[in-house]
Amino acid sequence: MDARYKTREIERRSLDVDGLKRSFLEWLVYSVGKDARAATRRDWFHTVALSVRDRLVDRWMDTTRRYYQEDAKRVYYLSLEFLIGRLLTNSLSNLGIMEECRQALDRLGLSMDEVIDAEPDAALGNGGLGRLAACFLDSMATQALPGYGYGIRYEFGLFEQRFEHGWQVEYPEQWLQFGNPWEFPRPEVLYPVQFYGRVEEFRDSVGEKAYRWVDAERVLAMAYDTPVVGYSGETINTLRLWSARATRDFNFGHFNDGAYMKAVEQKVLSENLSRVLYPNDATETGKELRFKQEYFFTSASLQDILRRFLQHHNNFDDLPSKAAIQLNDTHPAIGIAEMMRLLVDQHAVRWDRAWDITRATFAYTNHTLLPEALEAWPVRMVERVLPRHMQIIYEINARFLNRSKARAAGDNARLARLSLIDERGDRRVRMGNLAFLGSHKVNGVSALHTDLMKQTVFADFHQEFPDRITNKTNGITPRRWLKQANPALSELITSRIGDGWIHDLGQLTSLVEKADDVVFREEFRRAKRKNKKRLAAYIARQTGVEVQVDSIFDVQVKRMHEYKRQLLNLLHAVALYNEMRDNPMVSWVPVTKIFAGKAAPSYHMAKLIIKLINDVAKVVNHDPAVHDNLKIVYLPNYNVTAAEIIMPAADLSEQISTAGLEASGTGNMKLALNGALTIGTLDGANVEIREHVGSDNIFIFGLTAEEVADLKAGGGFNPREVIASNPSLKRALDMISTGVFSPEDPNRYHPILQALTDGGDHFLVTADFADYCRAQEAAMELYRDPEEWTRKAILNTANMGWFSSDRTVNEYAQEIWEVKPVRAVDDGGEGFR
Ligand SMILES: [N-]=[N+]=N[C@]1([C@H](N)O)O[C@H](CO)[C@@H](O)[C@H](O)[C@H]1O
Repeated sequence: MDARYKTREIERRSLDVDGLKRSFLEWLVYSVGKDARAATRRDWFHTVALSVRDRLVDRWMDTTRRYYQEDAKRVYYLSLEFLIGRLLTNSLSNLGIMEECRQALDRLGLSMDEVIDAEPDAALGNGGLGRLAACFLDSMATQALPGYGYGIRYEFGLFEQRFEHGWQVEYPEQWLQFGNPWEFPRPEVLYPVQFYGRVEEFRDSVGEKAYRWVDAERVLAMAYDTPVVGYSGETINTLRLWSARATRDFNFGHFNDGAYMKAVEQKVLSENLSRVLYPNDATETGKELRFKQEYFFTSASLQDILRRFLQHHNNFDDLPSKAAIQLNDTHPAIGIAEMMRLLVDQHAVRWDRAWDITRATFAYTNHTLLPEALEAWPVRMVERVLPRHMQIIYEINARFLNRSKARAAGDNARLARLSLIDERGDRRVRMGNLAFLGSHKVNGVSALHTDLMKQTVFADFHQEFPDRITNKTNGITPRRWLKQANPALSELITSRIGDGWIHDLGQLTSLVEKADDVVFREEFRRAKRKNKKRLAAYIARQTGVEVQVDSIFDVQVKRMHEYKRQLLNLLHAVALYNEMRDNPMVSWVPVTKIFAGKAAPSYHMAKLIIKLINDVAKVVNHDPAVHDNLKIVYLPNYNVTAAEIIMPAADLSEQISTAGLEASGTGNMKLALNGALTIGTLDGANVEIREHVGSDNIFIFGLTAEEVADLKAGGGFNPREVIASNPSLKRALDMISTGVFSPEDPNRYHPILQALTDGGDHFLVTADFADYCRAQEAAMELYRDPEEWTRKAILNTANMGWFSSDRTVNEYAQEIWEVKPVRAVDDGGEGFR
């Protein structure tokens, strides 16, 4: 370390209470510009965040320097979504100064919880895919892997959800309104990104055909860097988010002509590229602006990656050994064509060599098999927006189909399926096929999902490239989802097995024997109860509904989507409601059904199901006949911070998707890790959760993925027959269809009933209803025996270690990225805590 900087550093890096307190006051006065008496909670949040930043910047620089010194191979995680949530608690906890900060604020007469609550969520994602990316960043830093995240710095994140008369209403989410203390603007890191224009062919210096992209419109991508603090703070990686800038902020010509709006038009249009996150989860938008967003961040990221590589290398054959680029779904798949353009057009690399380099550098993760989620952009639009890329895609396709012709042996249908171009209707570019072809490894996100990928969407490609598909079952970071979200349980665990579990979650298996320890069970219950009290208070604040802490907290929190079958859960609630009213003398297990999750604004069926849940809740929650034994609540604006309150408090975790449709799920892992028992289908990662926690400690029901496929293939399924043969289901549906829950609009739910009957019940809600009720009854019955329930809950927590995202990223690192940790040399001094 350069001695000139030593003194200033020591001053700033004090991690003790006094140093922190001094730092808070300094930042408040000199940066926030407020007197302590006048400061708002938000001012204090900015002050604390800036003070924490001081204590990580030098390690951040150490980390980056280390990577350069070691010329380390880096991982670049390209994702259109990073669902980060808040960063204050995470940074303090990973730096190990949570307590010191609490004391420092205490001495200033401030509540740490209030300061933490002043931070807005960075809601730069829709759901599982975006949160997975954030968990991976935490794990790569904690595992000292040189991992960079690349994405978009949306001005508006995922919308804020409010309920008006039980209907979802969306409001803009302005997370940057008061500034973001965690980001470092990098105005010098600026890349041009082109759109439209045309391609000119010419002969290069050796007379070879070459192409240049001309008359294109340009926008600039400017970088904003956010430090990613690994646990213990040894490694601090970088998340680089791009913001769109106009090449010219102001057109004086238009201004002088009095065309004032036109003068700034280009600026506004350019900046639209990073204006807002598209709010669709597992469904594609098909919008041109979305396609341009995908190219915008991908091009800027690849230009930045090549710039960093060329700083120390001049032979592109070395790129695959110095950079591993992971495509988080097909959203950055245009990157395959972009890398070819950069290598061939800008760096004159021969096609075949460029293709080998590209394929060896890229890998692709598929996150869903839902047909409506597989991106396929109209050829006409791609040709217009990215004319050179369309040429390159045609070239890639031609060479591939020539290669596959022999194997296809005249099977043109197969060649048509393999083609990057879907020739049916308005011709489309299949981004999944492009991503598959341009990658050396392709992975699914759970064992079942990966198998289904080989049997369905990528069956032909799997035959062409039998070694390319591999499984990487998702994971979650135990730092945010246990240590930070559930301090009560964390402290109990650490009191028994030490704190090694925080970065080695497998150590939780030492708790297995504790399941038979009555004292430990009591303490485990006490921790759960503390979390349930906190959630009950949160529910009262958010919805006005008072829930019983002793009731079973039956939780379904995830994006609203028909395949996730919140409707099945709701129909069970109505059936239970009827049973309770029919049998008032029975000593019922009190149940609190907790729903939360946003619907994509244009997904009308999902929004109708939200309204139905709220309508049913209104009736049930005010019906004295059930004596408060059943409460239904729908928490508004589900996000990362809400999840951190809900996950530790759940007793029962609803993972009830139609088997074969939920690629993995990650909420299922967070809930089980925090001691909830899962009720679910054999879908996604539920299958592996059962393998790890034991089939006695989970409630499985319903058709398997194979049975679903057979039922659909057989075509004999008739939901009306199923309904007619199940009185409690029929009664529940009749109540909904006759307006019992919507007297002011009895036909309101006709579309739902229609979909379940004449619509063929695509998601098999009626088919699984009876078995689901059986599983629910088994759960309720077990809940009557707190000792046995707690024993199973402990066995869930104890056996969830494998679902740490540390395990997942290490598997990627070994098998896909081929990168090694680059650890700091502990200088024994104040290198790191
Ligand atoms: N898009 N997408 N896919 C999902 C989620 N909706 O974000 O990715 C998640 C992360 O891989 C999966 O857990 C989940 O099953 C899958 O549906």
